[in-house]
Amino acid sequence: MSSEPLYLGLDLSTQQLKCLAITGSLSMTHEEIVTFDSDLPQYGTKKGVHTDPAMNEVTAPVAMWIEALDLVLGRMKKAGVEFGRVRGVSGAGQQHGSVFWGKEAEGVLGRLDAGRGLVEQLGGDGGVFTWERSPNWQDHSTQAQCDAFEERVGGEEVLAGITGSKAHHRFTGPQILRFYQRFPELYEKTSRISLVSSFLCSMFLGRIAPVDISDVCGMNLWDMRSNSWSQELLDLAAPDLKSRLGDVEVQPGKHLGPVSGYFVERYGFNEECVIAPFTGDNPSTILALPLRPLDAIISLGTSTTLLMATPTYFPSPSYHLFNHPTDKGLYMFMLCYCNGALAREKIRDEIATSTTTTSDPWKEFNEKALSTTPLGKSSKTSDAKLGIYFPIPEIVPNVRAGTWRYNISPTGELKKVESFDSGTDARAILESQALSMRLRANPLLSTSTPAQPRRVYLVGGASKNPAITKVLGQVLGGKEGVYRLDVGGNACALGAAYYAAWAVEGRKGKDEEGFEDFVAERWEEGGRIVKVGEGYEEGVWEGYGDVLGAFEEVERRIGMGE
Ligand SMILES: Nc1ncnc2c1ncn2[C@@H]1O[C@H](COP(=O)(O)OP(=O)(O)O)[C@@H](O)[C@H]1O
Ligand SMILES: O=C(CO)[C@@H](O)[C@H](O)COP(=O)(O)O
Repeated sequence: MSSEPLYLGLDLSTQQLKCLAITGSLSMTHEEIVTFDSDLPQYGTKKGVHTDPAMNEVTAPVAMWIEALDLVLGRMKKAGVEFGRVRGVSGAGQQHGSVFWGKEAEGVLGRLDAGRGLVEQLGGDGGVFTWERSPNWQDHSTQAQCDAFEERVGGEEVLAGITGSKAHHRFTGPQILRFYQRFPELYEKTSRISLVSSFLCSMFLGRIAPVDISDVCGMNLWDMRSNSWSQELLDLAAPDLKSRLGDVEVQPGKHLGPVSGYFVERYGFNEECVIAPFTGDNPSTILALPLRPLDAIISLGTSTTLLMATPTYFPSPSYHLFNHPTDKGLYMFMLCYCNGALAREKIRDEIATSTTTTSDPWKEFNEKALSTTPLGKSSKTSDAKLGIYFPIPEIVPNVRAGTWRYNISPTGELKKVESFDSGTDARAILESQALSMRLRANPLLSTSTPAQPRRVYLVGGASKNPAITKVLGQVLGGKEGVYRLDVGGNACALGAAYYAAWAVEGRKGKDEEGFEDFVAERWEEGGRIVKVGEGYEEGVWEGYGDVLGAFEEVERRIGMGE
């Protein structure tokens, strides 16, 4: 039996809770997944959430996440993970969501009975939450609150300068303001508020964990310039909010404390196992790869995000800047789309003609998308077909739900059309998602000539899809090509496990190693990433560049209500 130390990484994302174990040499040994809809059907979620379209509201039940934690650890144990070897745990949570703890929560967390499940002791009637729901990042119910945030400081540019982002519906500050306005009596009873990441960390710690230095940037409450709470924005959101939010852990990799006795007794964790900070799922994803300047990660989870690391703080209302989770001199650049996976699935199902069930539900969609001429090839000679598909209201740009199809003539005139053939729909949804990323990442990419990423790395559920891979490479380019993380594990949970390993092994004694050096020493490309596309295709990339202006104009018209 091996005594080699293990590190756990968790990812509490929209549809699943994932947990994996790695060794100190960063090799994965186990992975288990709990899928909320199918494994915990009693909560009645669809794709991990409850939706109230009339209110534009999207929430998730907190008790479901708690039950999922015991379930995933039980599965790890059954699969043979020796928790006694685990020296460090870190994790990640879907960003922006908040959890509202009542006054008795801290006490209950500190004396959990290992003979009973977590949900029995924390959730349900008589549980420790003042609100049993967590607002989800897909929620769009806070327009009035977003307006209040921007008005308070003098507009979206100013707010982006202070917090790294303009006001967004899903950001925790506007969400807390709405919670306070709707349920003032529940707010009064709330003693602490966690993010999803610090909530999950609290479970392992047995007390309420501090918020992480990167994930805190998804709240519209953190002043990036002084790296402290913005008192003005806290005061706007709700009374006495600072004490409810608690501390922010500004020291990356800090040992927050030993694992709670519950996990020692119930699962056999080592008493000395260290809990490191848990961050947001996007910041955690950038830890799964040794990112170089001009590398872009596209995370194809439920949301679609484009992530890059940059040393420069150059805020804009068009994108997000977050503190880097481990490197004090760096920022994470992010674009986040909510019409990602679910919008692609919707078009896939709408264009399906085949009634036979295949093992690959994407087969027909992919064949159609790949056999249709790229818009970037046709734009000079015939009408290029541009389609925008937002089954739910979008974040980037902030517009209502709808579908829009246009023909763009070679001279750039736009003509709205009612329908496309199914192959064009399949290709157009992938192209418009990629064009939007190209347009908005341009300020970062244009520091190189031509304005392309060095490498495009794909991670997340859809990263194995060849049509998505192909189109992203054609539109965005990628001087060294398009790669997929190929370690079998989920990138976000993997980034968290690397963080745990670094927090324990890389930060021993006086000679503390930076996270990047720690990973680079142990990380070899072979067997970890696989090249899945060439990226830049001469002529095609330029063709997509030619329609960027028309794409921007279409977005402007949609924003005006067309
Ligand atoms: N072969 C595929 N092609 C396209 N999309 C896929 C494929 N396999 C999975 N997906 C998408 O991946 C999504 C889930 O990705 P995942 O990274 O697990 O999400 P999350 O972390 O948000 O729970 C699903 O909604 C599904 O649409
Ligand atoms: O809102 C954002 C980022 O701002 C989303 O990216 C969430 O963090 C959810 O992520 P997934 O469940 O899709 O991974």
